[in-house]
Amino acid sequence: CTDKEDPKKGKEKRGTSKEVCGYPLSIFFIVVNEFCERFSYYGMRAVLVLYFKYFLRWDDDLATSIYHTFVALCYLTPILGAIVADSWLGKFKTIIYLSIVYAIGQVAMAVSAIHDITDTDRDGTPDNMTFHVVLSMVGLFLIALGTGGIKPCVAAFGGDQFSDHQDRQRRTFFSVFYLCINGGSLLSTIITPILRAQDCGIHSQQKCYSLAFGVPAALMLVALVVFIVGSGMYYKAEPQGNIMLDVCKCIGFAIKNRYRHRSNQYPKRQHWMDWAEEKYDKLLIAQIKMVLKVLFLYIPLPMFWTLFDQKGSRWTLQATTMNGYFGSLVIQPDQMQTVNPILILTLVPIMDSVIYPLINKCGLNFTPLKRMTVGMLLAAIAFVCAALVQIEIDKTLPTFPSTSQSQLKLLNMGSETVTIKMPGNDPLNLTAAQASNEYFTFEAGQINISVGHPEVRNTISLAKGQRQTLLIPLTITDEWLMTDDITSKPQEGNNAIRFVNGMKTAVNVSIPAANFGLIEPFSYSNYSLIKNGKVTFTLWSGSQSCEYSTDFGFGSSYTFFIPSTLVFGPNCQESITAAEDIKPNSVHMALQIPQYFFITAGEVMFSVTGLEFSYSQAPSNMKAVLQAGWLFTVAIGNFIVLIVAELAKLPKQWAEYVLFASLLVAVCFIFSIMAYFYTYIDPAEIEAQFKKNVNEDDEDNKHKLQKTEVEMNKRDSIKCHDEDDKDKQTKM
Ligand SMILES: CC(C)C[C@H](NC(=O)[C@@H](N)CC(C)C)C(=O)O
Repeated sequence: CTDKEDPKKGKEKRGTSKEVCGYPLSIFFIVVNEFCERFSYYGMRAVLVLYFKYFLRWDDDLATSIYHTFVALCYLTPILGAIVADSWLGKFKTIIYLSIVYAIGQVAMAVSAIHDITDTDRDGTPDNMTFHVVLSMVGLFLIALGTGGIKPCVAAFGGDQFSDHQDRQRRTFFSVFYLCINGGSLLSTIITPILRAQDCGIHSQQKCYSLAFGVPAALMLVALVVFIVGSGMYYKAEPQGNIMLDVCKCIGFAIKNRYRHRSNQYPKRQHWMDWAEEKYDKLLIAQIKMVLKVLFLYIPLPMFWTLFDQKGSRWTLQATTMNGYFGSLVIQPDQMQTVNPILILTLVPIMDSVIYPLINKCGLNFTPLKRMTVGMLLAAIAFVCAALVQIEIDKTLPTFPSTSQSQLKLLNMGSETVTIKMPGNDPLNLTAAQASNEYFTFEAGQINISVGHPEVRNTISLAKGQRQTLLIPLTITDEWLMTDDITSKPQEGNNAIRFVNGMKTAVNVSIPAANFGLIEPFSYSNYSLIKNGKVTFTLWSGSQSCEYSTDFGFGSSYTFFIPSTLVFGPNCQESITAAEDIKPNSVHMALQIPQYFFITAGEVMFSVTGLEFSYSQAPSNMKAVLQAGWLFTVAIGNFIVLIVAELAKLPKQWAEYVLFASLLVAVCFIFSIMAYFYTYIDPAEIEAQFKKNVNEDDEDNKHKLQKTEVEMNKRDSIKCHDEDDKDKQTKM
């Protein structure tokens, strides 16, 4: 765990690759391959939900569940890829074959998004939706198989290119590998949404999903070609038979044999796997022990991913309740997620070249497992930050009526000031064309209201849990109208807008993105959702028009009133009044930056280290399998999000963040204890010793095997307090 090379280790070079600055040239092809592959994956993923919703016309629920199923599948298939690589084809061939499957999947997605293929009536919408659905589902399945399948192989294959003495270079490789993942994903999540927004088509123009999927498909082909070009330079470790089958059989035999010898008359053995000795090679048993030790250590790890993966869900939802104006730049809620890869690109080099060396200089032995523990704590701090931000947001949210209450707003549609008397409130003076600033809260039911002088009294019914606006007519003796207002913040940072027409003629209101329709005299429109930014409404009454412009923030709701006195023409802007029913989001999105900073710093310490740890602690014939085990913790983490959120059902979002942070701290504590008892091994050294011993004569062989075994068992069971011990074993 130090940066120094181990002089005892062999200096033999792996593969035929030239070296550049001490690094095999072959890894250049591997990191470029990873960059292109991640571009392909994240680029396609960035527009997937929109494709489901707007191209396949699925509802939100179906779109999000298919999306999450796909993502989960991408982290389950690594097991398959790893087994194929380590037991059968080897990593090189597995990467080539599965990359072809992957590229076919991406091409299938691109083709499935060409609406012209089935648009026989040329109206711009596909006529045979089944074709598009089936093709895209086949495409997604192939992509999940490909991306998941190659993922553990590419990382392990990269690690294989380094000789045993190149520990430091291999660690740097895993950092650069991680930089490429994030560089590729950052670029593609910016580019593919832009491609999607273009219009394209042969017979009719539609949003260009085929291009948004086509470019990732092209990048996957580039990834494949780059990987093949490096072919002559790679070190290709041969698979050693059906290793996974042997492992399963060996474990099964050990369990059976242990059970058969459960009586006290049989002497105990150091490790339960030693019960396989009668039938299986000692080297295989030793290798299984190495893998099991690491897999056992992985048990608490999914909790980290549980928190990490909420960036894309809960944190994005949180951003929708915040203000995204950064000066003249407007950041959309889902764009905040790009802060993660941007920070990765800056934090990985800082950690590697400043923080870790500085910690080493201070004489602290910052071992991989210690880094991972600190990474978990940083993720927990990120969630505490998220909870604090949430508390600030909650303070600015409107108080909506409880289930037994009702809230009422008043809008004076007349041209003179009126005085309104309501039970439990002081008389309220409303000037012409004005609405009350606030909603008044009452117990639901009937209340008496009197308006004007001489007073006109009316009894109105207030609905439970509702917000309503009482429209007081121009002539107060006319019928009073009650509107139903929205009772929650508009979703996704949109603004809910409606118009009330106080004129004696119908008015049509429209903007390029929405049409409020024809609003009858003394009537009102439905709400329309509008994005943030400057919007110009065009009002038409007969042949007369009026343009009304205003700026919207995020998450507000307004009722615009067109008074009876409105004069159409250039000065109409001043006559229209706006009632703010729900204030725009006021807590700034920049407040999310600390939580992104902590989760990303945590990711660098946890994930980059874990990737390298999984490689360095795996026996030579199960490198990809252990990488898959590492990725499996990501899949489990995603499932835990669903389970905990469903079971906890906390009324306040900030409390859920605190719950997740506390769970991670608890898990981190358990992990640190497990890590304390973990002894770092050098699999290559142990394997070499076993192989050497097998070649010795029988007597000697027996003796040495016993010695090695005792040595290994000691490592398993005895806690060594000396961190710098001569055998270069390092404890946490
Ligand atoms: C689970 C991770 C090891 C997956 C890794 N993701 C990242 O590096 C993220 N920082 C990328 C970001 C765009 C979400 C990956 O291999 O994709």
